[in-house]
Amino acid sequence: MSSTDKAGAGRWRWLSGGRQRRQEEVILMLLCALSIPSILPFGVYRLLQGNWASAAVDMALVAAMAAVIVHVWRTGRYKVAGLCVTIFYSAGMLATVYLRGVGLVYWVYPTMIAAYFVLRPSLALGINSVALVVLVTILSGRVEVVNLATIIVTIGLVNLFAYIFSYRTGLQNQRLHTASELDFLTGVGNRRALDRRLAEYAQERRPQPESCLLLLDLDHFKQVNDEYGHAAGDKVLVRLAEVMRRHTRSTDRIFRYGGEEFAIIASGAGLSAAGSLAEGLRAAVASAPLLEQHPITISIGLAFMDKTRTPDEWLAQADKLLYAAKQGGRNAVRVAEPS
Ligand SMILES: Nc1nc2c(ncn2[C@@H]2O[C@H](COP(=O)(O)OP(=O)(O)OP(=O)(O)O)[C@@H](O)[C@H]2O)c(=O)[nH]1
Repeated sequence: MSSTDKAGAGRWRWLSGGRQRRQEEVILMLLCALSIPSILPFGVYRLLQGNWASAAVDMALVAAMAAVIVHVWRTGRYKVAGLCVTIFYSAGMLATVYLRGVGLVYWVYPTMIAAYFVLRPSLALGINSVALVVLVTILSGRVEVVNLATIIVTIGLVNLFAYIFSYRTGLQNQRLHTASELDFLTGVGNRRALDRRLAEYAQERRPQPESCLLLLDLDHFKQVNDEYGHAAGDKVLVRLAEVMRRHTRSTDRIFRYGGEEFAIIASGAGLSAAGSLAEGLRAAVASAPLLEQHPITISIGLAFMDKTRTPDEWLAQADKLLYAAKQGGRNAVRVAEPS
């Protein structure tokens, strides 16, 4: 289940160690933390019995789980750790059945379900399928055929149900995430989506194509609302979003910043290319019939998304230039000076 949503992080604050953690981190640490008291008593029991091989498997699993908790706690990295935990679990479970026989096959079920908590469903299913093949190889000849068939069918069903549940939950999370970042009126990204995208761009360490931020504002929009009504104003906003979609490239991202203000991230465009884009957009809006018998224009402020500055500074600069475009008479574009 691979949602990256941080919602609900507040609920886990007591587990966070002072930082905001993703749900995946918390689930992985909880899974490992719960495994330790579940496995440790058996390890101790087998040690006391002098059953060294089984005890070694149990103790190795406990040590691995403790190491994963420390690693995730300190680094916040959970993807490779989740894969390792699943492989440790599967290997430990197979070794236990190999050493102690079919009586320990009950461990297979929780182990396989756990995989769906920490990995994406297809990966969990893949690893569990390999584990099932190994398990059948271990057990064939050691249990009756009908018992082996029962084990295969029940493990298959458990995996099928867990896969469907995990896949469906992932899909729902994705839909919710998408819906939470859309502006319901115009269908473009909302302010939350803009903030996330800007933060991602600012934090990305790998080289990225140079990009610009455009802030657009409808001119004298209050007048449109006052004269033609709010519904007509809404229609203008929807049509403006359509014009923006038509006059931007597929790599550009459009957002509604608030009210009658929009933002565009022009990806792979320097100041000059983004300036041409802004000018083309301004002209397209001025000539488009956004509202019958009433000319509609926009003003645009354009800032370069310079990595030495923060998203707030990009927004502030674009906003300042937008204000300058308004002050200069509207229906205009103001581009930042190249630094
Ligand atoms: N129809 C409609 N109007 C909105 C929406 N959000 C904000 N507005 C209106 O947008 C108008 C913004 O007015 P102002 O901030 O005075 O700006 P303006 O009239 O466009 O003037 P300038 O920006 O200076 O050119 C207000 O009348 C708001 O009610 C919306 O979702 N739908």
